[in-house]
Amino acid sequence: MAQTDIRPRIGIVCGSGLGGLANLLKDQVVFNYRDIPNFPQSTVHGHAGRLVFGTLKGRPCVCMQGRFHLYEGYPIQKVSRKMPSMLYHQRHLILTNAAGGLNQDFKVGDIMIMKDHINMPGFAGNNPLSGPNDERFGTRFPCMSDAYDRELQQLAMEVGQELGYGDFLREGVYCVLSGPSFETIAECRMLHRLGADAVGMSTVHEVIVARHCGMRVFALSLITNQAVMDYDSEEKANHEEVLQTGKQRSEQLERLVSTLVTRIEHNNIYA
Ligand SMILES: O=P(O)(O)O[C@H]1O[C@H](CO)[C@@H](O)[C@H]1O
Ligand SMILES: Nc1nc2[nH]cnc2c(=O)[nH]1
Repeated sequence: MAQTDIRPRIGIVCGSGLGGLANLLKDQVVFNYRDIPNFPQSTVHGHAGRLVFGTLKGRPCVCMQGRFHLYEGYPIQKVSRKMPSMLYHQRHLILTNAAGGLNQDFKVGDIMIMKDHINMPGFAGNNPLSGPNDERFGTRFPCMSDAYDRELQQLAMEVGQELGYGDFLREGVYCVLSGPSFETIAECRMLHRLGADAVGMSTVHEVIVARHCGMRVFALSLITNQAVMDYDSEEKANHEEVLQTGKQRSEQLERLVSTLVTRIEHNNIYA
């Protein structure tokens, strides 16, 4: 923080292939993760591994261009709690991810506003808040029924409609698995029956830690591929398709997030 005058009010985490958001920031001050002491490294293609301070349409922000995933071998606490402490000093956290579509009404390229999540690793005792609780950050037993800020969801829906994104803007439930293998057909069918609209390998741990600290959270999933639900299908999930869809939708996703950032301030929901 000593190396930049920017005091961000909004933190942004970029999903796979969605790092272009960070490039929108003006007056950038950039730190490579490899230059930050004791910081994990990004090992996944599509995650640059840079912490970018700057202004987005005049609003001071800090952007993680690259996140950490459980399958990279980091302990769950490192995946989420090691997110830079400055991110957690922000009032708002905006997260993006790439996800497979389970909801049969979703198409590749749809943008899903996350209204809730299913924390599958959590069912097996893998929760980022496991271990001693630091009361300076938050309570031992944080509530998660209000994890995704409803006011921000409503605002994003309005912004999306104004931008003409109504045809591909959705809302739904994201389910996190640990990865790195993609799902079997039976797993996709099960997750869909359990109420998940999209499946991925990230975001939820960051949300849990952010809510523990009392941040207001907004998250978007880009549906980069259709989860395979049918034994007759020839489709195979792969990371190249994920990155390719990210490229195709990046412009709209970036416009949605940057407009949302200006409206957060305009609508005075900084409080
Ligand atoms: O969730 P993000 O980081 O966007 O990445 C998603 O895309 C990768 C798989 O293609 C996995 O890492 C999955 O979690
Ligand atoms: N688990 C999982 N993560 C993804 N990230 C992007 N697409 C997918 C997917 O189909 N499954």
